Amino acid sequence: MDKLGSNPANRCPLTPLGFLERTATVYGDCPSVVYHNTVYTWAETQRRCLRLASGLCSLGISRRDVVSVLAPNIPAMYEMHFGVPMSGAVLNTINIRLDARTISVLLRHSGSKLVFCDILSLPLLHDAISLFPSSHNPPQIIPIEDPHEPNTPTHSYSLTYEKLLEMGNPEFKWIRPESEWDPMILNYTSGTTSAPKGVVHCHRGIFIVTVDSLTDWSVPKQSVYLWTLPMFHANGWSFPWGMAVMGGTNICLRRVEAAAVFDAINKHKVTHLCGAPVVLNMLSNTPESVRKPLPGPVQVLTAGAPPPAAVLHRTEALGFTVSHGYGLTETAGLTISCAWKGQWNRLPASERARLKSRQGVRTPSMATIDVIDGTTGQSVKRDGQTMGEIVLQGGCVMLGYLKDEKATKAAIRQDGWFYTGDVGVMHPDGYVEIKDRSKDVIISGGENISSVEVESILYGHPMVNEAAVVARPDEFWGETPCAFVSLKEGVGSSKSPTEKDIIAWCREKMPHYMVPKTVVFKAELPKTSTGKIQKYVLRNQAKEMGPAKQKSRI
Ligand SMILES: Nc1ncnc2c1ncn2[C@@H]1O[C@H](COP(=O)(O)OP(=O)(O)OP(=O)(O)O)[C@@H](O)[C@H]1O
Repeated sequence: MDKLGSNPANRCPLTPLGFLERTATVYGDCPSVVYHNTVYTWAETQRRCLRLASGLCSLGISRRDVVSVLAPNIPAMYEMHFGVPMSGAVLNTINIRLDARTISVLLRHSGSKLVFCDILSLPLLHDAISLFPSSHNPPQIIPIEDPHEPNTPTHSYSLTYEKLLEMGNPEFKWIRPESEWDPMILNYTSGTTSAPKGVVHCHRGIFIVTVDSLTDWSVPKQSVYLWTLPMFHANGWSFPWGMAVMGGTNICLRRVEAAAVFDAINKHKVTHLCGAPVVLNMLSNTPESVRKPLPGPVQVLTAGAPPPAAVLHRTEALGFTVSHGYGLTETAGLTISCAWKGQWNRLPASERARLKSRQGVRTPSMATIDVIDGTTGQSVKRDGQTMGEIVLQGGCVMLGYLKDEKATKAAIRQDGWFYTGDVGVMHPDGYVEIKDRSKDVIISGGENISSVEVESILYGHPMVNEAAVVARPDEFWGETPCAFVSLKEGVGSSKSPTEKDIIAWCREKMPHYMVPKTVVFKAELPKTSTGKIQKYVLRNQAKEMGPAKQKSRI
């Protein structure tokens, strides 16, 4: 036994890039990517990705160079997930909703050599590049034209994405990683709590998270997958590679709007889609006149922010089957998921939604997860109440933050854990539930209040569209919960709930120390470019209101 181990036949680096070749063999004549009336087959997608890799090499791109892409969910964006790393380069997807200043910072920080840019984002990219200091060489720009978009801006670039593909060789021998630890992906975090950080993942990590996510969500072969989650957000939680494994069909959508989503589900008989809770909220609040009945079972995977039980309940009431997972850019996709048990289906709908809003247990390939006390480093009690930090260990944890050793050391510590910065509890049945991000916990009179818990009660109010709860300074309690609320469309001013009504709703349903002492109504809550509510903006607004006075005593 002692002499057995790795050998030349089993030592091949794990990489998701090989999925494409296999799928082109099995499903070569089946649809791979659909966008309006453009339909590619898996054989065509493989050739297009090889042409892209070969074209990049002919432009001088080599191993470990960073190649960026600024594009929505269009076919080229899908192809980048294979074609760019097949040239040996590291793929860096950039969020198209960022502002020019942030894009400029990310491009300079990543040292990007080349940027593929959707034709509609070209003016934004030009603004970003104009902010480069003269000492910094700008990356080469290659526009991606879109024949399906009317009124696109004109440009003077002679080399476009399609021309590069024409130049490329469809028989190209793609550049395999020398080691499975070779970098493959550079993703920036959403910037919800601080400036975005550059997360680097290797081929091995992406392989693991892809196979893990397919298994955990039980995705069958030849599923029809609607792209409602941006591929620029943590590579669409690994499903660009996942759909290739299963020979699925990728339905691309440039804009995620309720009518377009319901139309696409019907037209293409969609079976699967992913989205942050904000997308579920949009679907479940769509007026009946716009909604269409589902043509068959549709599986929805939600993650990225805590899904309030009321939103899960409303989405399932439309016929969707919702699964809930948790992950971070740092883990390349989902690492915790609310594994569902058959016997729970017999419970009342509201109880099912409450159980489903828990984040859950580790996905199969994660080594271990825990909730630990920040000072002792010991596991917290499994009582569903004692809060601690969620920590993880597993093969898809990032290599580290690009050019940021200090932040890498703070996140990946000597004790072997990756520290998520999320505060949660461990329930007696071994399921984890997030209570807050550590920066969002409200400390009132020495009690920790989970803003997520208060928000989930607010979402249950029939007239509340969105809710976020933050700390407001308080002369007596130190901090008290301050709720920012937007109301559903069509709620007339006569019917609109008042601050008093909202407070009364909360007082019926939660301990009084958790009840918001201030309620602010807003037409819309501020969001990050990935659709997460920007609590730090609201926290600043609550701070500017000044300390709540004596009346805030309970
Ligand atoms: N199912 C979920 N329930 C609750 N929160 C979730 C869930 N899934 C993800 N999250 C939150 O999203 C975070 C990961 O988000 P992401 O990697 O997009 O960047 P970010 O943390 O929002 O940005 P930044 O680190 O720059 O502030 C997690 O740490 C967690 O707070």
